[in-house]
Amino acid sequence: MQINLTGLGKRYNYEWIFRNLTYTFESGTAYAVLGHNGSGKSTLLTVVAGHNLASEGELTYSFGGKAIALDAAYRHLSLTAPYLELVEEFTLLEMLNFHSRFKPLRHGLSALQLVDRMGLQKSKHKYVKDFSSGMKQRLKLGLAIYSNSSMLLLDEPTTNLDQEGVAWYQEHVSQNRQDRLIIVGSNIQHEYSFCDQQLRISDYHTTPGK
Ligand SMILES: Nc1ncnc2c1ncn2[C@@H]1O[C@H](COP(=O)(O)OP(=O)(O)OP(=O)(O)O)[C@@H](O)[C@H]1O
Repeated sequence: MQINLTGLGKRYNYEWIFRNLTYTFESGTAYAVLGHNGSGKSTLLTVVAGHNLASEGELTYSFGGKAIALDAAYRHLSLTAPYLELVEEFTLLEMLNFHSRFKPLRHGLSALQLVDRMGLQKSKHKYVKDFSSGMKQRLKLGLAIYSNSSMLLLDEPTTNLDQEGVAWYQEHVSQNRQDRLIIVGSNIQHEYSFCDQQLRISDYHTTPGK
């Protein structure tokens, strides 16, 4: 998987969030998108995911040397972010079965095996709406990390996680990073310490340092 950004820019109304971003993301590498609150990390991740249109420049994806249409890229990616909602009316097992109908799990994992990996065995019949915020975050991460996708986009991945949850995230993302393209949007060291490359979003602000 390769993603090429050429002169990419995004603005909301009259405000440019980033501009002139030329960069290549490649499989087998983990990237950290760094910047202060409001600097544009989430915006860049949603543009890269194809959920948000760029205002200028070009974004292209390729897989095994073949171009992928922008509207087909979602099949190859998993995204987790604080603003994405789970289906609260499902129990945990129902949620996993529902999700895996659209996005199969890695290595042929079953829903029950994923429950085990997430350490949520006691809650498999509990409604998602009754999960604590940390349990919901672990579920979102489990779905993203263990989906069979070659591109993993993690926006603020340890939001609401305690120390044990952070250790769980670090262990599972490390075990499942091989051959994948990973992009972490963060300003917390323990979320992106495993990353090979860093991209500072402020380098692409129109007013330097903003
Ligand atoms: N839908 C939108 N319409 C208008 N402005 C927006 C929209 N979404 C984000 N913004 C603005 O874009 C800028 C970048 O926001 P973004 O959420 O990408 O930053 P961030 O670096 O992810 O911040 P944080 O660390 O707080 O999550 C902010 O000024 C924000 O107000």
